[in-house]
Amino acid sequence: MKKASSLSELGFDAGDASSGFFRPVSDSSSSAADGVVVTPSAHRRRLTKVSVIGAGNVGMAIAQTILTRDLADEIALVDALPDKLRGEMLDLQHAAAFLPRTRLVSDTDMSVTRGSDLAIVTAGARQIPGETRLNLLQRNVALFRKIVPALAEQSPDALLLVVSNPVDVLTYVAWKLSGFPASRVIGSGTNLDSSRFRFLLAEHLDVNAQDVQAYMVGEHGDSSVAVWSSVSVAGMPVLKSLQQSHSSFDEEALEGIRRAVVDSAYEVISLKGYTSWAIGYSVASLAASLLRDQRRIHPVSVLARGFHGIPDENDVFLSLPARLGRAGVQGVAEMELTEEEAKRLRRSAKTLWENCQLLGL
Ligand SMILES: NC(=O)C1=CN([C@@H]2O[C@H](COP(=O)(O)OP(=O)(O)OC[C@H]3O[C@@H](n4cnc5c(N)ncnc54)[C@H](O)[C@@H]3O)[C@@H](O)[C@H]2O)C=CC1
Ligand SMILES: CC(=O)C(=O)O
Repeated sequence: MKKASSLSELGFDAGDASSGFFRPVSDSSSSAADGVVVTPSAHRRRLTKVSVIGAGNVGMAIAQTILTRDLADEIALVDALPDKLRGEMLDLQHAAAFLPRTRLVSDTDMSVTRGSDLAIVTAGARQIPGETRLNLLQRNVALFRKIVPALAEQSPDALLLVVSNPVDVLTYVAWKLSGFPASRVIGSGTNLDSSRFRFLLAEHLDVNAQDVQAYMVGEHGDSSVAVWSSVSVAGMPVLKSLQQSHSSFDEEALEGIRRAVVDSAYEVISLKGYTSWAIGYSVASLAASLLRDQRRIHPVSVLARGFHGIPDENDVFLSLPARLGRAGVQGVAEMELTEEEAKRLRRSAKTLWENCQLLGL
C-alpha cells in the first residue's frame, strides 16, 4: 500500500509554506514596505547529483555512505523492484534530522537520474557462496544492455562508475555501450582489494591501515596481483623488512597473503551472503575524489592498453593506480613493477580480455 510521504502528497500546497516564517531582506534603511526588496535569487551554486542504479545491499551501502559524507545535494535511486526501492528511500529520508540536507528521489524509470554528475551502477546478480565473479558475466551484461544506454541518454556528461561484477569486464561493457570517453568510465576495481591488503598488513605491523601504502592491481578477482615491491610504511620498504625479520617470508608466503586477500570476499559471502560495508566506503572514497576534484590516487579499473606490456589492441579494463578528479581519470601512474609482477598483470589482462572478446561488442 502506497502512503503519502510528504505534506504536499497529503494535500497541503508547499508553494507559500515558508513565507509565513521568512521575510525577504530589504537594502533600504526604511521599512521593507517602501524599500527595495531583495528577493533571494535562484540558487546559483551548481548542485551535485549522484545516481545509484541498483538499491540492493551494495547500492544502499554506497548511498548511505555518500549521504553521511555530504558528497551530494541530490541522490537518485533506481531499482527494478518498486516497493523495495520506495522502502529504502523512505528509510533514508527518515534520517533527515541527523544528516546533511540532501534531496532523495527514486524511481524505476531511468529519467529520475537526469543531469547526474556521477552515476554508480550496482544493479545485477551477485555471487552465491563459492561462485566466481566472472561467472556472473552473461546475466549482468544482459542487464547492462538495458541500463547503460538509458543512463547515458539521461546524463551525457556524467562520470560512470561501475561496481557490479565482474567489474572489470562490465566497465569495458559500460564504456562500449555508453559511447563515453574512457576517462569518464571507471570501475571500482581493486580499490577494495587494496584496502583488504592494507588491513592485513596493518594488523601485522600494528599501524593504521591508512599509513600502509600498498596496491593490488589487475583483476578485481581471482587473478589480482599484489604489488609487494612497492609496499611501504613511512617511506620504508615493507617487503625487505619482513624478509629480514621472518626467514619464512618466501614466495609461497607472499602468495598465501595475496590469496587471503582474494578469499576474504568469498569468506564474507559465505558468512553473511554478500559484501556491503567495505564496498560502500570504498566507492564513497572514489566519489569524493571525483566530485571534489581531489586528484587522489586510487587503484581503479581503467582502460589499460599499452601499460606494462598489455598489447595496444586489447581494450581491456583492469586496475592500475589512477589519479582521479572532476574530469574522471586524469592519468595512470607508471608504477614500477618487477618482471614477475608485470608478468602476472599481463596474465590477469589476458583472462579479462578473453572474456571481453566473447561478448562481441
Ligand atoms: N566491485 C566490487 O567490489 C563489488 C561488487 N559487488 C557486486 O555488486 C552487485 C550488487 O550486489 P548486491 O547489492 O549485493 O546485490 P542485490 O541483489 O542486493 O542488489 C542488486 C539489485 O539490483 C536490482 N536490479 C536488478 N535489475 C535491475 C534493473 N534492470 N534496474 C535497476 N535495478 C535492478 C535488484 O532489484 C537488486 O535490488 C553484484 O554484481 C555484486 O557482485 C558486490 C560487492 C563488491
Ligand atoms: C563481492 C565482491 O566483489 C567483493 O566484495 O570483493
